[in-house]
Amino acid sequence: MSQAEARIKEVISFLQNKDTVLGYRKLMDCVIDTQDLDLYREVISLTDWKEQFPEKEDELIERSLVILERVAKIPISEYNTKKPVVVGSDLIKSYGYNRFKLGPISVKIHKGEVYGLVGENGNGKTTLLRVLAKELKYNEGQLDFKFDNTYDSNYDLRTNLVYIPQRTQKWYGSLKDNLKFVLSNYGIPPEENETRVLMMIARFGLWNYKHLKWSELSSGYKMRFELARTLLRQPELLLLDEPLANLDVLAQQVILEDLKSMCNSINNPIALILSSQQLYEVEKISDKVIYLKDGQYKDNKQVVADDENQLIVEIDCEAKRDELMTIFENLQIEKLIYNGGIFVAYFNANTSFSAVLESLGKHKIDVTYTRNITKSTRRFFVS
Ligand SMILES: Nc1ncnc2c1ncn2[C@@H]1O[C@H](COP(=O)(O)OP(=O)(O)OP(=O)(O)O)[C@@H](O)[C@H]1O
Repeated sequence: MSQAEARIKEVISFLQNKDTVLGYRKLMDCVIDTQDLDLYREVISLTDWKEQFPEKEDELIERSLVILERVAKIPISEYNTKKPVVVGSDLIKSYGYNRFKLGPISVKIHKGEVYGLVGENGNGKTTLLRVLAKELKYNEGQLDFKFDNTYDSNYDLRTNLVYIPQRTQKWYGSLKDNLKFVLSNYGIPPEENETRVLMMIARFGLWNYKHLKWSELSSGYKMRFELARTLLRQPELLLLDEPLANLDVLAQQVILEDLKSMCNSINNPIALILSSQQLYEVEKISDKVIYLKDGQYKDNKQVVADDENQLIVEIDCEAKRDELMTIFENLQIEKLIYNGGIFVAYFNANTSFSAVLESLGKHKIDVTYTRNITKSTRRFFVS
C-alpha cells in the first residue's frame, strides 16, 4: 500500500469513528498534497458550510468521504527523503571571550523529520536556531544546505528556509489580506491566490478569524497565522523558536500535531527544528530531541544508550524521603533526589516501573503525579 493510500485509509477510519475534528484536518492534508485547486475549492466550500452547521456531523462525514474518493484517484508522488536538507558540522558560536559559547555541535536533518530543541533558559537554543538560519555568523565549523530549489542569494535562502523568532512582528490589515500578500509577492495570479490562502485558512482552523486584525487575535491564533503564512511559502527547512509559548496545553498539542502532519507531507515534506520548554509535548512528536546545557549538545540517542543500567522515575507525593526509601528498599533503589518539588528515584535496571507503581499502591502513598523518565531527555534536566 502506498503512503497516500495508507493515509486515506486512516482518514476514513477517523471519519467512520466520528472523530471529525482530527479526520477533517487529515482530510485537508490529503487534499493539500494533491495540489488540485478544484479539490481545494470543494474543501473550502465544505469548511464554510461546516462552520455554519456544526451540528450536521453525519452529513459532514458523508461529504468528506465523497471528497476522499476523488483524492484517491489522484496519483501522489512520494518525495525521496534520503538526502539531508542541512548538515552542520562541529559548529561553534561564541559571543566573545569569557562569554557564552555554543558547541561544537553537529546536526543533520532530512525533510519529513521533526527535531525538538530543549533546555533550560539561556542554554543556547535561540543561538543554535539563529546560526542554522544564517542570522548569526558561527566562529568555527561548517554549515551546508542541500535544498532542492537551488538558491544564489541570501534572499532566496529565506524562502527555502524560514525562521520564526520568539517574538513575531505586528502586521496591519486583515489576516486573510496578509496571507494573500505573501502569494502575490511570488506572482501567483489572484484566483489561485484566493484559493490557496483560503485552503490554508481552513487547514489552520482560522476560518472564523480570517477578517480579524492582529490586535483582535489571541496568541494562539497569531501563531496559527504565522504557520499558515510560512507554509504558503513552502519552505524546505523550518526553524521555530518557542512556537508554544503563551499557548494553553490543548492549543500546544493541536499546533504540534498540525506541524507534524504538515512536515510529513508525502510529496512536499519539510524539515522542522523547534525549540520549546514543553519537553513531554515535544518528545511526543519529535524524531529526535536535542538537549542543550551550557551550549553543549546531547540528544535522546544518548538517553537510550545510557538507560541500560537504570530505571528513573519522577514521583510527586506527600510522603517523606525516609518513607519512600523504606518502601523502595526491596526494589534496589540506588538514589532518591528531591528536584523542584518532585522526587526523582533511580533504581537498578532490573526493577520495572510497574513494580514501583505496585509498591506505591500497596503502601497507600497518595501520588499526584508519576512518570517513567528513563527514555526521556527529562533525565538530563534532573541529574
Ligand atoms: N547577542 C548576544 N551577545 C552576548 N550574549 C548573548 C547574546 N545573545 C545571547 N547571549 C547569551 O547566550 C546565552 C544563550 O542564549 P540563548 O538565547 O541562545 O538561550 P536560550 O536557550 O534560547 O534561552 P531562552 O530559553 O531563555 O530563550 C545566554 O547566556 C545569553 O545571555
